[in-house]
Amino acid sequence: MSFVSVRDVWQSYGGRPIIERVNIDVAEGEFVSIVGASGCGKSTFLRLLLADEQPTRGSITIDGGAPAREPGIERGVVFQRYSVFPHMSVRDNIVAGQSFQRPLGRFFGARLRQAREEADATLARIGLSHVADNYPATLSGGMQQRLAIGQALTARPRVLLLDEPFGALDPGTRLSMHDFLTELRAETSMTVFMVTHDLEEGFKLGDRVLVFDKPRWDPQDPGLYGATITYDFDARDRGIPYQNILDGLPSLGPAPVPADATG
Ligand SMILES: Nc1ncnc2c1ncn2[C@@H]1O[C@H](COP(=O)(O)OP(=O)(O)OP(=O)(O)O)[C@@H](O)[C@H]1O
Repeated sequence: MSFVSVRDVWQSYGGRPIIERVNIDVAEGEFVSIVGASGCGKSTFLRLLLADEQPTRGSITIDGGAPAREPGIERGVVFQRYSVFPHMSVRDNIVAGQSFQRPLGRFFGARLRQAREEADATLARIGLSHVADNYPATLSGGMQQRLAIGQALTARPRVLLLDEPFGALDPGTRLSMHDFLTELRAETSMTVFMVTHDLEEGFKLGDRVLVFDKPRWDPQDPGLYGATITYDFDARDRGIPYQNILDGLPSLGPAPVPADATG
């Protein structure tokens, strides 16, 4: 049963197509990883899913509703760089996440106290209770990213959009964030779309791995055609070993080390 339906979606800027003919059905609770060469339109696709911009053509619907005209609380988003509010304490960042659900966006009095208590429960769950009164700048990168994810989850989105959420983290922190995200997933029925440059990460966390690429290519005019979904891999139980995919699609692998950088 399709929960997120993407129908013949195109997006162009200045008359140039960035993505074209994107069609996909995603079931509720699925975790979809998105990989592809740099600049092929992955973040653009996430912005369309967020309804932060409208497609040039086609439609995106969630749970059979009308296409959204702007971002709403049913869609949460986390970017690579920490998207928390620097002037608010860690606790108040979570309170702000809760207030996204309210038309006036602010809590007062008894409701504010209750929101802070709920925020403390969230902080305990994401392991940040001990820094509740600190400002985000005093936190490590991993902690800031946990806060950003905690904040996004507080509004209980039905769809969570992650744009390279762990891209700025060191390898050890990245692994602990994988465990964190896996635990959170086990607790909710959220549908997740995650853009990553790390194919192994995509296969480890995703139920599916979508590859964006340009099926049509004009060497005289590389911007003439847009990218689309060229592969849709089943990644449950890590699916096909990702190394086989890397062999077939070397452009998705790590950038080669220049010859003069090895000596
Ligand atoms: N608002 C915009 N106006 C004009 N061009 C844009 C806009 N947003 C994105 N682009 C262009 O669209 C193309 C795709 O950008 P996008 O950020 O979606 O790619 P990406 O696959 O996420 O890249 P990366 O992997 O490097 O983050 C780029 O050439 C970018 O310059």
